[in-house]
Amino acid sequence: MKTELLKVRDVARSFYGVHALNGAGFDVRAGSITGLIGPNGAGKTTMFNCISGVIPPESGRIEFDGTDITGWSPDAISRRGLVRTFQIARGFPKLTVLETLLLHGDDQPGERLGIALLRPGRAREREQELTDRAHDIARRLKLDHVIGNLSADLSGGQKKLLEIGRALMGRPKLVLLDEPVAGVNPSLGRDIADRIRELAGPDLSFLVVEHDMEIVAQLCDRVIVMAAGRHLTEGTFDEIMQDRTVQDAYLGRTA
Ligand SMILES: Nc1ncnc2c1ncn2[C@@H]1O[C@H](COP(=O)(O)OP(=O)(O)OP(=O)(O)O)[C@@H](O)[C@H]1O
Repeated sequence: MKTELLKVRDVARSFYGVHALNGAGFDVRAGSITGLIGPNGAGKTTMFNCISGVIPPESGRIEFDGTDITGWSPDAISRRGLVRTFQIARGFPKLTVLETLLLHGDDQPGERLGIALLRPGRAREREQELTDRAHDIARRLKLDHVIGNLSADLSGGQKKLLEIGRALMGRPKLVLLDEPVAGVNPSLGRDIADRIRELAGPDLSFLVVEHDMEIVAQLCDRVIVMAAGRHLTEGTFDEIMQDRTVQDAYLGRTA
């Protein structure tokens, strides 16, 4: 059975008269790795910003896991199980890989301090759970051998994986990946794509904005194409590559 984890309907958002999103909508199925592609300026980043709560849409509806999350704050959305990574991995403070992961393990800001003051025994259990989760995520991302290293000293590809690791610490159901292989060499890009494929499963889905079409082909079960702020078409990678409207959109020709 195909169940929709994310439903985006008629979302609109403009900036100073430019219609970045102009009634865009699509579904993301639970258990999938779905690509979101389109030429420059199609509205992909704005769509990620609207879904993750960074920018509220002017109109339309975004439903995640059966709940209307339209206009919710990024914190509220991530607590519900929808998180995002950023294209340019945000600066890592002077922390090790393990510490960086642990920093993103709290469900609520201040949660650990509250538990530590009220229930010290529970606080130790919680620390252990988080540490176990961080080690598990590091192992799955093949970062376990550098878990004690400073995050700032990691290679470009390892930093990209750590950015995904940070997102996973909150036990999300859906991760929005913003150009997960941008800036790394093709072989490392394929490795990162392999890691993402290994992570995906019935309880963890991905929506991926990526310009590298080889990676989209390797990674995505299904691909949604946006152009001029709207949903243009969708299908398997092979289907959309043969679609004339997609070729026209990339060449800047309007249908
Ligand atoms: N904060 C903003 N202020 C003004 N215009 C914006 C802003 N954000 C996006 N836009 C405009 O909205 C349109 C869609 O931009 P968006 O970044 O969402 O597209 P994109 O598909 O992610 O493009 P790219 O692939 O180049 O990253 C573009 O015309 C862009 O210039």
